[in-house]
Amino acid sequence: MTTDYIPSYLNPNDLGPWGQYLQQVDRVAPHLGSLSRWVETLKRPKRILTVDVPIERDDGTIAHYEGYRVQHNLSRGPGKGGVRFHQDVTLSEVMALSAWMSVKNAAVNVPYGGAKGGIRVDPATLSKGELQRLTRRYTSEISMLIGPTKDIPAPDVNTNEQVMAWMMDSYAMIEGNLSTGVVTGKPVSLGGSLGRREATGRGVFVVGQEAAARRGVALAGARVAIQGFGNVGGTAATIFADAGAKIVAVQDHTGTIVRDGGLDVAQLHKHVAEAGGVQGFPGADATLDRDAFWDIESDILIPAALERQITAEVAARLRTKIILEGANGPTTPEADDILADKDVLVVPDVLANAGGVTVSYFEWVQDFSSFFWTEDEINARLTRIMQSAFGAVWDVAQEKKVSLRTATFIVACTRILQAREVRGLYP
Ligand SMILES: NC(=O)C1=CN([C@@H]2O[C@H](COP(=O)(O)OP(=O)(O)OC[C@H]3O[C@@H](n4cnc5c(N)ncnc54)[C@H](OP(=O)(O)O)[C@@H]3O)[C@@H](O)[C@H]2O)C=CC1
Ligand SMILES: O=C(O)CCC(=O)C(=O)O
Repeated sequence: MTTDYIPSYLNPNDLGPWGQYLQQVDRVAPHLGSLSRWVETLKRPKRILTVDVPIERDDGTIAHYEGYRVQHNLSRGPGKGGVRFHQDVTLSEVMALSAWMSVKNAAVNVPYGGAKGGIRVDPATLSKGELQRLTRRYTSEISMLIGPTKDIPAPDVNTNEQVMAWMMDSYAMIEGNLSTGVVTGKPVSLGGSLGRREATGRGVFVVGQEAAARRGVALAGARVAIQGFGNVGGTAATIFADAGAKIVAVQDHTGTIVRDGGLDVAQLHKHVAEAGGVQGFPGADATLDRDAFWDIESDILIPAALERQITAEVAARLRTKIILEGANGPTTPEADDILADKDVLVVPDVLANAGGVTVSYFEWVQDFSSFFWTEDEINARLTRIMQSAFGAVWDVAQEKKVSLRTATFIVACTRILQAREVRGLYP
């Protein structure tokens, strides 16, 4: 890595996902022309808040959890990005996720900066009441940073519409007004948007159509393998299957299932709702070892779980044509290079999974105007934005002979740094 700046609060020997992001910035810097004098801005999060989140457990004991909200860059608008509840959340991870939000929001040109939050907790170990108390306490602890024109959280791994409803209500209690625009991804009955739940998976499908057309892959009959069967992976599976693709493999933390002729996705959703995971699905041909997932031959691979799944070792083994990054940060920079050598087309996270924040933007706009669009209107607008963002990135990639990831960073970082430059530095 060529970057000079290592934050004193991270382990210099293992920067984790933040190091992965810094390497991506280093690749874009030579393409930024006169704006490159501002590039250091992208390597320093604007604001980091670490909070202690204490709750009373159901058994009367007090438990403490570590929470974060990071605002990476606010040059183009208020902070925007999800909140993750996961036992492996770290500051490095939340920093990287917040930076990827800055890039993503600029790539699809929604008027936001980048932010992200998280709590280091395994929510499966909490009762519903404990989860609600944790969410409310966390919201209270970060309430000085968030707000409809300051920073707008949304769902991410292990958070959902219910968690957003609790966040909105806690913030409303502190502010003394309704403030629907403080979070997105809310239930539709509380000012949420039609289509938000499916938006990220739908966006993955739209860029998948664009990528497949350019690679000469027909979606009807295409072999699709998906890691993660939550909001993003589960929705993508449904939409790809509806388009005639065969979902030949799905992996979650409970197991890896395969069916050469294509899994019945509707039945799989029912099974996961009842059993809590894909393991034991009766409609599968076989269950594989975790690691064997990466050896399955596919036309399209969709990582839709967590970061750093596609390492150099995995990339060398992969037999696929197109990777659509539903997850944030699933591919390491070393793996990117190997995939480029193998001529695998990688549609990066900061483009491929931007459908979620795009419909979050629609939700925020609808909340401000108290006027709500139909689901067809939402989906049509989402499709237009994703197609147009993909087209712009594709053209830059062709012109500059760079990967789609670097091209997305060029488009997005140019927008961020132009805003930074025109605003100037001094208060
Ligand atoms: N929700 C959104 O709108 C957006 C999400 N993303 C990104 O998409 C990814 C998935 O998020 P989302 O779908 O919302 O999260 P969910 O919590 O809904 O689902 C996560 C899925 O990933 C699986 N998973 C977790 N760890 C592993 C693992 N080690 N191996 C295999 N599978 C695993 C989970 O399995 P299990 O249930 O068995 O633990 C679950 O199926 C994340 O990277 C997130 O940041 C990006 C943009 C927007
Ligand atoms: O919908 C949003 O505001 C953000 C979603 C998110 O966290 C992401 O795109 O990674």
